[in-house]
Amino acid sequence: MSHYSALKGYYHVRETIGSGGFAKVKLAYHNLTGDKVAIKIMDKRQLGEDLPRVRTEIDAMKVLSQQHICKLYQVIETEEKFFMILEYCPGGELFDYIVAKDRLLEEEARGFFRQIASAVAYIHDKGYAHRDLKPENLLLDEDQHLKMIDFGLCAKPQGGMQRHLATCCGSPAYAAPELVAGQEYLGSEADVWSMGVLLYALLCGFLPFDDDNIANLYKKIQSGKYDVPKWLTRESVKLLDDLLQVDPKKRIPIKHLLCHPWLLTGYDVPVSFKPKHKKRYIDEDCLTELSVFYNRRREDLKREINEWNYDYLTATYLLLLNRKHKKRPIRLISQH
Ligand SMILES: COc1cc(O)cc(Nc2ccc(C(=O)Nc3ccccc3)c(OCCC[NH3+])c2)c1
Repeated sequence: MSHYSALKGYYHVRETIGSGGFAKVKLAYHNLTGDKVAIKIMDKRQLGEDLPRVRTEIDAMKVLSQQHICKLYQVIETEEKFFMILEYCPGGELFDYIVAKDRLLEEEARGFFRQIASAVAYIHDKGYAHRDLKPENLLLDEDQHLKMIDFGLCAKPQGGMQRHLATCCGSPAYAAPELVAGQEYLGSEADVWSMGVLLYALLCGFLPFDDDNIANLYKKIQSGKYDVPKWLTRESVKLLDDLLQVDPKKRIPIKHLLCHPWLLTGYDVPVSFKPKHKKRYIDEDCLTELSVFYNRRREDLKREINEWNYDYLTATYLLLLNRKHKKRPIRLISQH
């Protein structure tokens, strides 16, 4: 196990829990709270031309703070590496959850889809589009709540969400017809299409558009035709039809989706996308624990926390806040 000196004294790094293209994710313990975190480690040399994506994602994660988005606690950049200290999501990928159950009943699919709609509506409201929505990018935390991850392909179009994007990206099976056709597209409309593919995967256990040959896959996506298995209810089929409209202008807008009859069934309240906790407001109890531990004036600490430098103080504050929200003791462990 190579020892990441940049983390020494702050985090106790354990095993690798995930590895993808140019990144690996390790389990770690935050020393002062003892809480578990996930650390995404990227080697700058291996990143090559993907390096700007990392900065895009880090900038996005510093803005995006909501209960259904995996939280960024700290960023450490050295000569050779980036370290993103992230919220620990031990429930694994939604993808694996669907595979294990074959497919989900409508009620369970609705519970997840409401959380996905909440996260997507929030990032769109903040002027971002995810552009790579798929079950692999939705993790479950210890309370079975969904957390959206991997904003490496997200876009914040200059001039707002009404400006078109051009770069083709994301995973083909979840990509919108206008995107695979190479046309200009709105990130928000493309995300809604991907949500349709996601909902189909939740309800059916397989993909609406699938083919080993990429050209055939694109033809199927652009045709907009997919099988409707007999177990789908009429209401589910109606929602899928609203989401999987080939013409992006006919696709249901995310704000209408939040109060769609299918999403309301059994809940009777529209999906809320507002963050549960205000970021600007510094919690007094966490501030007390920090000021005693560091022996520093509350006012100084409050000002420093409000700079949101995403340094160790940000991470420690956010982890204490996490504890408060989960009604766990707000305390730091002194390191001798
Ligand atoms: C904003 O959040 C992000 C951004 C990003 O680019 C990547 C990630 N990736 C993460 C975050 C957390 C975990 C995790 O906690 N996994 C885990 C923990 C305990 C047991 C099993 C898994 C993560 O896992 C990667 C492997 C998942 N199959 C990735 C978050």
